[in-house]
Amino acid sequence: MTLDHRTTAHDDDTTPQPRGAGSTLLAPYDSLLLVSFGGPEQPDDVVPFLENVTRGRGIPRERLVEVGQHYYLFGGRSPINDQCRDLLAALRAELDRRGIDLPLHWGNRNWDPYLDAEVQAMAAAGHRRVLSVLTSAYPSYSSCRQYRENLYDAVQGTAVQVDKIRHYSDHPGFVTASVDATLAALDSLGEHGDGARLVFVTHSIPTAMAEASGPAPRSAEGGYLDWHRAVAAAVTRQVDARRGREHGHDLVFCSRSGPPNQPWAEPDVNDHLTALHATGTAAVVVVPIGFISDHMEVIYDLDTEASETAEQLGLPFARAATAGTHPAFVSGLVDLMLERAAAARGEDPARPVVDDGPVGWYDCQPDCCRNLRDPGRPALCQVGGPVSTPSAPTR
Ligand SMILES: CC1=C(CCC(=O)O)c2cc3nc(cc4[nH]c(cc5[nH]c(cc1n2)c(C)c5CCC(=O)O)c(CCC(=O)O)c4C)C(CCC(=O)O)=C3C
Ligand SMILES: [Fe+2]
Repeated sequence: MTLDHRTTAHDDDTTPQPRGAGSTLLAPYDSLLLVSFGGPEQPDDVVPFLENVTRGRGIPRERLVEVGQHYYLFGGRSPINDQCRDLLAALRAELDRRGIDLPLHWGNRNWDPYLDAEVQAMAAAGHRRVLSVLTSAYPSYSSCRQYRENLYDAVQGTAVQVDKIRHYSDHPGFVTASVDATLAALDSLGEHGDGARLVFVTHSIPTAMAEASGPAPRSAEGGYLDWHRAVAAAVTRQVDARRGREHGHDLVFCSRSGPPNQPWAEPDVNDHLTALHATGTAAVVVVPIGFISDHMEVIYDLDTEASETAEQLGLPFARAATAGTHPAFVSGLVDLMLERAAAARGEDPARPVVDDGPVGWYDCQPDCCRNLRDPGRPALCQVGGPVSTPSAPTR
């Protein structure tokens, strides 16, 4: 899917540069690609979508039936594709505002428009140097390497080269969006806001995957959790400063799947709300920092399930918005594109992060976010090129 820049309006409050004036800003790239997860758009899509997601991944049948119900509860339609369309339109407007007229494409891992078809179409249109943005901000196999493997598969038989922007969860744009959303959610709690605890939530992943995430040397918990803890602390610090008080905070998890005997990152958000209530917490703001928009995990696991848990407990609850198309997030993504392009030209651009947090890398180390099932599977955006992962899995 391509968005034509000529169909998108400019912002009113800024002076657009003349067409083409900024076109060289993203050199050497000739095109942009948003890479996302995909989701069903009607009831008949649900089962084939789930089959795409879970092929060869050992998810129990009962879990699939249960997750299918989450989708049917929302008419068999995930919000994720519409959110990608909104993000594409917002990115197009911001690129236009800066005079950048590179074509912007979109491809998904698990549903139409599929990544493979989109990359083939880009190759046919003559694109060779593609800069990609993943709709996932953090390092881990599921949130980074798996997409890079999909990109490797997608470029086969073409001359297309793909780079990506660095991981962006602690970029000022993403953090500003989370801070604004958290402040608004606290305000929505009225008198309960001051006593509210900030409960940051992300997608649970198997602990073995978490521990293998990020480049070596790794902390015991691994880069996926480290990066989330850095974002949670940074958002809390800014929220506290703005409100002139200290809100306690935690990092918890949603959307566990996999067999029960396989350890996944814990605690679960519902268990955690129960524990907080038992120890006297007066109210909670749930902040889904693990997702850039309101995916099914957000509207089901948080807005439906966790909010019901809170209601049963009598615990005042508000859910902070995801970054979505927050202007700071959108312009931050364009800044990250400009930064990546400068680096590709051999320049040494500034790489801003909040609070001295971890700085993302452009090309992953071969052993970063290892594929524990198929360690030899090639991936793009990797130091040394698309080569096999050398080290065998440790478990
Ligand atoms: C880290 C992470 C992200 C965040 C990074 C990113 O955004 O990529 C993410 C995103 C998403 N996950 C999604 C959906 C699903 N994920 C599943 C299964 C799994 N996710 C995992 C991890 C992640 N997933 C893992 C380790 C599994 C187990 C199977 C496996 O090892 O691969 C399953 C199978 C059923 C189930 O068990 O839930 C479904 C349906 C959707 C679409 C939502 C919508 O439709 O709005 C989105 C954005
Ligand atoms: Fe998932």
